[in-house]
Amino acid sequence: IVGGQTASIESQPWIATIFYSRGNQFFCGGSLIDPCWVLTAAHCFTDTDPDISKLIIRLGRSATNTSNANDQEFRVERLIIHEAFSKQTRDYDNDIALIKIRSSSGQCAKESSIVKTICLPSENLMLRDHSHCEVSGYGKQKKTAIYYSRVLKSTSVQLIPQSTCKRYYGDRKVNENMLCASDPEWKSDSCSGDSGGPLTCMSNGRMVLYGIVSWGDGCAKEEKPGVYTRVSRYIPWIDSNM
Ligand SMILES: NC(=[NH2+])c1ccc2[nH]c(-c3ccc[nH]c3=O)nc2c1
Repeated sequence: IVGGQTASIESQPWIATIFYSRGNQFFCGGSLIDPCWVLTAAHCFTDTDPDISKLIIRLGRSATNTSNANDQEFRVERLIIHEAFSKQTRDYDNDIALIKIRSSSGQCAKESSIVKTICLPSENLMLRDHSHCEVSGYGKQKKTAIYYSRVLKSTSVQLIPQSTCKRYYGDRKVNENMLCASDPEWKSDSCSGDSGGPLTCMSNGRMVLYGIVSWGDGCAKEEKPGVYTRVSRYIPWIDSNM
């Protein structure tokens, strides 16, 4: 996250961290949508063959490099990458994946003050342009940074009109499966390492998972907003795969 502020895990209890077990390397965020299921981005798994035995999912962490007595650790029982996500075209369409988690004793997540699920939006929910939403993660604090933040951060961003986003990126790259959000001053944004993590917005008095951090040209770059997977388009896909 560029800009914004450090966040307590209590403020984002649904955020998940995904690590390679070799080297205990953090590489993507996610969101707990059910005690046994984490929703994340498909592009998190393109670089390597998704050998799920090499993945570790952790919940309840305020920093990726420090464990605490109450954080929870899981293996991946199943990884479901959207069948229409394509590595080749690299157009990030359908950038969504489901992870079924399972602890060494076969358990799913235990809800607590630092581990909670986030509500999914209703199918085809469309929030108004310029609505304020929040994006969080452990990713880079500057595009040029060498390392990820490690500490959890969050920042407020505004939803921007689809037509405006298409104008910024060119019609080809932004489609109806995506939504765009940015800081009107271009000072804060999600960034690499935040991928897969949550963009949450208030809808009818509830926080809902409206977007998944997907891509962007640079980070907090003028006229280059963050692009997020539009979760409300995938409710049937999520329901049929859980
Ligand atoms: N501007 C944004 N909101 C944004 C969000 C996610 C990103 N992920 C990346 C990225 C760049 C290079 C390698 N892997 C990445 O996830 N850049 C990103 C930029």
